[in-house]
Amino acid sequence: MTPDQNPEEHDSAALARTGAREVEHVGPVLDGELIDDTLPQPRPRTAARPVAERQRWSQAVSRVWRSGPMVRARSIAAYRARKAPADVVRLMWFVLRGNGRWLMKFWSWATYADLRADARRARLAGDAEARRAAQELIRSDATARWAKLGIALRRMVITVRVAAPVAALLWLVDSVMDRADMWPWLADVYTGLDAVWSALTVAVPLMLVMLPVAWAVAAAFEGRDRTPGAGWLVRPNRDDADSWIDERMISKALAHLGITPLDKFYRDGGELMYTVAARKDGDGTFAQVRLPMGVTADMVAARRSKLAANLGRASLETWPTKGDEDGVLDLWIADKGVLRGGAGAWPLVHEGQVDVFDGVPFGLSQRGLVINAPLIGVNWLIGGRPGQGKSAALRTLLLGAALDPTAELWVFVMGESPDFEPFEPRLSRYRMGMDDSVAEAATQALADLLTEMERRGKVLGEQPGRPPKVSRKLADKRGLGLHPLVCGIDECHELFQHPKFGKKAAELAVRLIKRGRKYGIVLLLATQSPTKDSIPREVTRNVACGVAFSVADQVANDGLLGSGKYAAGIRATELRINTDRGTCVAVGITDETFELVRGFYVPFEDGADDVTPVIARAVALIEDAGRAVESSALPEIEAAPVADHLTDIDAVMDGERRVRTQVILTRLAQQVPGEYEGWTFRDLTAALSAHGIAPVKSDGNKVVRAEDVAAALANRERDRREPDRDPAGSQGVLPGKSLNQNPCVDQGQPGSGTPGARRRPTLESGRKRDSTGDAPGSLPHDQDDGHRGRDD
Ligand SMILES: Nc1ncnc2c1ncn2[C@@H]1O[C@H](COP(=O)(O)OP(=O)(O)OP(=O)(O)O)[C@@H](O)[C@H]1O
Repeated sequence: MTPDQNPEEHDSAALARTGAREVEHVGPVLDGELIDDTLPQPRPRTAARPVAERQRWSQAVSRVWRSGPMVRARSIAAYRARKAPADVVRLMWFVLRGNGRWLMKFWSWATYADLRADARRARLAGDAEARRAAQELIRSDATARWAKLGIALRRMVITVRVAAPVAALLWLVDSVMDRADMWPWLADVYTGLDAVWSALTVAVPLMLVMLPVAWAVAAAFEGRDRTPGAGWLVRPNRDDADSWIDERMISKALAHLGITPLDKFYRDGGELMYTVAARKDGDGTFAQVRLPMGVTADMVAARRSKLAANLGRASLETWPTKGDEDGVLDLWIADKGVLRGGAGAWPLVHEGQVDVFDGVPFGLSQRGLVINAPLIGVNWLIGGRPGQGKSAALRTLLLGAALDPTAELWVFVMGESPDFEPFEPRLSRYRMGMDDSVAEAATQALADLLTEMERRGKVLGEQPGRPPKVSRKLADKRGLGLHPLVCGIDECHELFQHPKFGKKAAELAVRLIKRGRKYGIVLLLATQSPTKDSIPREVTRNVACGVAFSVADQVANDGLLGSGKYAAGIRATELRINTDRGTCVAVGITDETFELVRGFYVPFEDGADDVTPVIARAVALIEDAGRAVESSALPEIEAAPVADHLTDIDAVMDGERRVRTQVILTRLAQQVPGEYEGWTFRDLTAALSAHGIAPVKSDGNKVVRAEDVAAALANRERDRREPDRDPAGSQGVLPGKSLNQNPCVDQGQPGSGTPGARRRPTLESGRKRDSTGDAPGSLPHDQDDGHRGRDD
């Protein structure tokens, strides 16, 4: 409205705009609202219900549409539609063959072909009696057949002779008489005849049309393949892109592997025995086959790619593995393409809490089930080629552990990588980098874990009923300090190959992995390089959970998953680099022999960061529980001492030049039973090899030479005194030192350990063999103090 316009003018202008006419109102003024139905009206509320109902219906329909049986039915229907032209040709061939078979049958019947064949066989066999009997049968059969024909003809003639005059008479009466003038019964006869005639006029043309169809169907049935049933209609075919798997297809695939005893078995008409018939198993099909004589599951596993090709699958989708026996093949074949899809979002990414005693969601198994990976009571070794998902997998496990407010987490990254940076607020120890101080901190962490393990052993032993291991109940008793303690080391090969700390770290890790399980202490190791040089053999042998992302060869495969796994068909070598990123082969994480896991991925790259919010939630969980981030470095935790194997071995050699390994083991067990009881030759050689010593043969016995031990002690001492010098290995062999020179082992090290942790007194110092301290091979008594000084 313009300022100079009065309201009345404005109203009439508005009326003119909407096209309404100005009218003068008479009568009562009613209060109401003008509704202009040319303008958009609000939807009536009642419409919401049908929409919701429609949505419900469409959801139900889409659920049914995507259900397993429906998918199978759709797949069959689509497959049959594609095959329709071939099916039509096949049916026509059946019709032709059916007619041919009928002709053959008629010919055999007409010519007594079977009886003639009998007579011929009897003649060839020289059986005159049988021949005569067959010929007699032909003759009598022929006589009977002609007689039957004669009788039938005669009956026909009689029928025609009787029926023809009756028909003629009826026609005559009908043509000369009107129905109304007939006797009622005669009129009824004619009405009945009329009805029969009308039925015939409809039925006969119909039959004339139907007869050829019925003939064709009957002929097709006669000419069908004689294999039972109409299974061919729903039988899978390798050429079909959506094909599923059944026993017939597996047998056919196995028949073309080129395994000689298997080929012979098939040639001799053998049929494979399926101890478990092909059945749907998660996102694939599982079958178990008892292989014939001379064939092992390993032989089939060795031809995996051929088997995959025969089944119309990718190698990665085909998993032939050894069953309970060598002669039993477990075969799992993935549905086409399912492994290409990732596992989806981590179930705990937005909400949820974890009890590490129940495990952590890790990924989807080949069966499409969520794997709750165990953490307590196991250690993990994760490996694979660079960039395939090791750190992401380690992160998932640690994220899970972080969501348990009782868990304490330590992380060491032996390289410059921000992969675990967001974890920092939730970590009790975190070091990342390439420098020596990180390796030292990680080694110290392993030593502290051992200390903690021994303390926990003592605490457990003092509990009523002496529980064998840490349980959730015990872990919840805060005063005991038995909470879960998870230590992750990424790129751990850098630590184990570290020139200065590598040997020590390896030795500590081995001991921890062997004995830490019961005490709620978990070691998670990730590496690019799972060779015997980069990861101690005892580590690969003793970890319970092995995870292999795409690896290059059998050595790496078996290094991560355990020896013999490659031969048994459990192969991460089949995982394609980059294409199968995030997918791994894992052993020990479920009761299955192996799992093909599509790992959950919690993004932390390229600006996407779902890790930080999870850690914020984890910290909030701890605060909500009225706790603080757990730390085993609490002052009240009194550390148990850590054994120094080299010094102990040196001590039990008692100054002898060479001592048999068996004698060393006996002496160690006698003198420090808590540490050495149960030690085997392998433990001893592992402890020695960590210092570059190998037992040698002398008079047919394995012995340890005192000079080797002394050299190793001297070497170690030098390493400690001159931390920046080049590794001993690059400096050649040290000149041998006499034991009398008495190297000051482990003396006066700078303190860097956990408060409260202290070294176990060495054997030598504990035994105080010689008060003067100068007996051959004896060690200074003050070394214990030296260690305490270092660690305190
Ligand atoms: N489970 C997964 N699902 C999908 N993508 C993944 C998954 N795991 C890893 N990736 C992808 O692979 C990339 C590399 O992952 P990650 O850093 O964990 O590999 P890595 O093996 O630790 O590599 P490196 O050896 O170089 O440290 C990630 O940035 C991510 O894009």
